[in-house]
Amino acid sequence: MQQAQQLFDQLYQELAWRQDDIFVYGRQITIPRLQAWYGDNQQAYTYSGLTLNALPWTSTLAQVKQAVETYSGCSFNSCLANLYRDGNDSVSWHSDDEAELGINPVIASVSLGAKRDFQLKHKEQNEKLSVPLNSGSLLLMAGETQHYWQHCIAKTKRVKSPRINLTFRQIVVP
Ligand SMILES: O=C(O)CCC(=O)C(=O)O
Ligand SMILES: [Fe+2]
Repeated sequence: MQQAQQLFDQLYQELAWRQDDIFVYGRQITIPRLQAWYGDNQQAYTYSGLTLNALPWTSTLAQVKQAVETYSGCSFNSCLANLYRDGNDSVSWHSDDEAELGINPVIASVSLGAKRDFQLKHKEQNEKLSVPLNSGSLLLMAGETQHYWQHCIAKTKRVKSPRINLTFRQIVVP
């Protein structure tokens, strides 16, 4: 998809990618991907002892946000961007259940670049799903998804090229 490739190139250049460390059980861990946090009003977003202050929307991000809002019928005031440089980069099992996202958050996830598998596992039942996220795809998580399911992007030796993921969110607790 040509438009997706163009978007990938723009965001790769334009976003303020950073390599951060987080603290998990008192241990310092380098996050295995690059990230950037954008949103309205310099909102702060905290997880695992790391606080990111939102940067103002770039014009490209603002355009994607508009398209995602039109498509989903939901509005978003922030976006966590992830850059997986290759198959070595990953995000481990988690739910997007931070208090600032509210009870049943809608999270809109745009994927660009390398195809990666988005895995889901139920917290109580022995149920697992794998959704291939192609370049240009939009995945919506809504309702009680975060209560019952965890998700991850596992490391893989097969992927040698980068992927950008944009997760649009609505921060409700300041
Ligand atoms: O890269 C993805 O598709 C998932 C990212 C994610 O789960 C997150 O940023 O919370
Ligand atoms: Fe997530």
